[in-house]
Amino acid sequence: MALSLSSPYGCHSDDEEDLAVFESTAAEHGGMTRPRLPEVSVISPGLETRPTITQLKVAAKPGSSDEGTSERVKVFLRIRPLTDSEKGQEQGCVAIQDEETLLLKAPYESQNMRTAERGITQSIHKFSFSKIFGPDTTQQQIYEGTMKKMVNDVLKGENRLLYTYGVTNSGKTYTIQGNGREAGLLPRALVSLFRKLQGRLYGAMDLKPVMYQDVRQLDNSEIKTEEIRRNSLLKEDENQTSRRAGTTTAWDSGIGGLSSTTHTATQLEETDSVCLDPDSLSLSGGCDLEEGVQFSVWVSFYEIYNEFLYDLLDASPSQQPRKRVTLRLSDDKQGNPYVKDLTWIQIRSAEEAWRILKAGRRNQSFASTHLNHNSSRSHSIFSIRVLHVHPEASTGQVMHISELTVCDLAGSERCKEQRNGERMKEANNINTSLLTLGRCIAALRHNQNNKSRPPLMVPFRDSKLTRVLQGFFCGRGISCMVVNINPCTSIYDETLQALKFSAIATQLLHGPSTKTRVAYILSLLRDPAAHGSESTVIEEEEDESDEEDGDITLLNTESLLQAIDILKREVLRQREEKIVLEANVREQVVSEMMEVITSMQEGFTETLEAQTALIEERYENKICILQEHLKKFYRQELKERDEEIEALAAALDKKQKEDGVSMTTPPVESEGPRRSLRLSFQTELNRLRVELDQCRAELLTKTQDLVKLRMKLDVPGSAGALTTAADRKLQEGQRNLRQLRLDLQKLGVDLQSGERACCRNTGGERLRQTLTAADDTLVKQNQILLELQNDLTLVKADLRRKADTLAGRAQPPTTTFAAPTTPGSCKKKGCMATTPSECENRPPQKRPFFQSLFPTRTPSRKYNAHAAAESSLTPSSRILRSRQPSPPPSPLLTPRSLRGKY
Ligand SMILES: Nc1ncnc2c1ncn2[C@@H]1O[C@H](COP(=O)(O)OP(=O)(O)OP(=O)(O)O)[C@@H](O)[C@H]1O
Repeated sequence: MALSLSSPYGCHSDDEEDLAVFESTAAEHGGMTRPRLPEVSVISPGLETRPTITQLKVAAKPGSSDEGTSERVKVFLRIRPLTDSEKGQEQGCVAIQDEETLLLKAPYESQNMRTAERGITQSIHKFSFSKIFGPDTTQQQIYEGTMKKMVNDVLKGENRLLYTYGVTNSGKTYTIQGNGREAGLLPRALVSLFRKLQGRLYGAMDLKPVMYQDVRQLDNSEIKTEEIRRNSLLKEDENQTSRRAGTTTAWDSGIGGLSSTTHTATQLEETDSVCLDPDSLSLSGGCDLEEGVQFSVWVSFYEIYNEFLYDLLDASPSQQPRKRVTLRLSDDKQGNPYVKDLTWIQIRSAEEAWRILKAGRRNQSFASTHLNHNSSRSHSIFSIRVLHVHPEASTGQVMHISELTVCDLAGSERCKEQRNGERMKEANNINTSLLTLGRCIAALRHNQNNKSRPPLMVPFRDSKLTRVLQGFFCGRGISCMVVNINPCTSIYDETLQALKFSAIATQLLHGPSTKTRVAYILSLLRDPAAHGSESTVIEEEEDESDEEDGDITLLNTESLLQAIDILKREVLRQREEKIVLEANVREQVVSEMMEVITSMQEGFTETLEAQTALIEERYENKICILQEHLKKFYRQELKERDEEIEALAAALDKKQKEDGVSMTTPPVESEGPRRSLRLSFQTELNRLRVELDQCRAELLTKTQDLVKLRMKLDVPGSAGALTTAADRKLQEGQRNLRQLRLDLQKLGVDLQSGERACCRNTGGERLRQTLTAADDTLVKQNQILLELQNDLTLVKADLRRKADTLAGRAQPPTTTFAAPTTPGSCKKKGCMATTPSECENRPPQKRPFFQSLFPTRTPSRKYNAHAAAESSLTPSSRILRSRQPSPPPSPLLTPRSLRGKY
């Protein structure tokens, strides 16, 4: 699990301007079309205009246009000399061009060179810094270039932060603490501070800094406790110094009860022996302190180890390892973060401060890594709080608090190079917190450069380190960074990444200072009406900040309350403005979204239509192909059938011919019953055919009669309405007649087929089937005939009624009393004298023509009772019966039973 150091700021890849700050490695993809990279990646000032080649700005030059209203964060570079063991490993990969410009040349074995050879990145990089301190720089020179001014600022009431950043073993701790006579920045700052405060120290211990930047008045018992704690720490240092023969104290890391803290006597010996003699430190220069003010100095020392906070001054040391108490981070009422229950010790001299620091260092987490046998595995934070006290007040009034914080960050390194699990975990946590620091800086820079755009959220809360330092990045004070590098070629890639990280920090502007805020409040008080109407007020006031260089604590309560009121109103106004703005933005977003949705909908519709057309076309083609295939198939099939039929027909002809020949020959004895059966069928069929012809002839006659009758009944004009129903009935009758005719034809066909069946000498089963079909047809016909008969009866009744109506119309009124006519005359003319009931009860003697269709159904025919019984049988049944050797024994014999015999 190798966590690379390469992208501590990588989370803001969407920020275009941020990208400009880094090397353009991400943007330079592609193969043949990839533009040729410049040979050198220049990392230099260039916020105002986008450079043609990738540039990384490390610091604004003094006196540049940026300096003025807001100052850039200062980033210094310190290159440490190579140790004896490292000699010869430099290969000139780090070259100082001038005191602000550094040139890095990738050594042959580095990863950077490999990527450069593939054309992805450059092998030479140029960085600019506020100031570069080379390997020969003394601690004094670096102090004067970095920390000296900060000490003065703190005494003037400002807050300052100095932190070191770099790869492990690059000289961060050395820069801050130093060794031997080469005291680091912190001891020098302490010495300088107390030298400036000579005669101005507030000796009492009754005022103690608490929380974020508050002060608490201590009572006597608390003062006593504070005294004891302070003395014990100082005494502990004395004891440790006397025991410094090489013994070490192991402290539990708090994680899993295992000790991860290793104290190396050598290291402490070196730092212990830092010379704090003011003269030897050659600290010169005074500071104009506020008149009548005394200063109380307090220090705290804690570390962030594996994302846990440990108080390094919370010590009642013992020889036994014990579990360390973790500290919590809290927010005060204003939301400012502070370390809860952190130990603050009042100090009265640089010597005391140094001893406290040493005592704290013994609790710090060190370990031996492959690069540094005494590597800091935690971020250590040493804070000096200066209380500006007004001693004239009876209990002492704190007018102001200022702070100098020095943070020695743990060294970044490649996790994969850690062979120990605990070291790996430490490295991971170190890298994560440094990564968060990089993201915070990048977000801050983005927000500063894109004021018109919605601000990015700065992820201060993502790590403990960024949370405790948050105030220095948000206007509570000014921060400065010292980047330490080791010119050794073996860690070139890590060094390059560390320098890239520092490049983004230099793009930062300092947050608005407290002075600006005071000026702003004063402006509110001076002209409250003007405020809020114009958004430029703040900017104007910022310009005038020099004139308004005052302290907010000087204002009286009334003025402050008034300012608060104005600010509240301003907050409300701005909130309303924001709401309106939000509403507008939402509206715009919605309308744009609607447009997008509509265009998407249209697009989808078009796509759908196109797809539908495509699918239809495809399926049509498929259908055509299928049709073609089917046609081909059926054509082939029909052809085969035709051939088959032809073959059968030929075979049939041949057979018939043979049969014809055989018929001329005398019948064979064995064929006797079959031949007689065929003959009886033939006879019956002939008879049926004759009957059929008769039926047809009669049907024709009746149809003609019907037509005539209809013509007679056809009355003009108003009588037409009366005959409509009769017409309809007649039409129905005709339809039924047509159906009957069809049925008869079908019957004829059936009979023929029956005949053929007989002739072809087919099997009994086939004959039976044909007969069954004929039976069914005849049953149906019977039904149809019955229906027709009924219809005809109704038609007749209608006709009679019509005739009566016509007669009634034709007769004069006097005929009402006319003598009754003969039934025959009535029948012919449709006489009124004959009542409908009479007609129905006594129908005319003319035989209904449908009854004459089938003689078996006509009672007037000369059929006997046997024939009447036979009439209920179907023709096929009759045929079958006729084949019986004797007459049927009973009329109850059904065709089915007869058929069963065959
Ligand atoms: N400017 C310098 N002059 C001489 N020696 C130096 C200088 N800078 C660093 N060293 C030496 O280099 C070694 C490593 O330095 P130091 O422990 O300060 O590194 P570091 O960056 O703090 O490492 P880590 O992050 O692992 O704690 C020490 O032995 C130190 O004395």
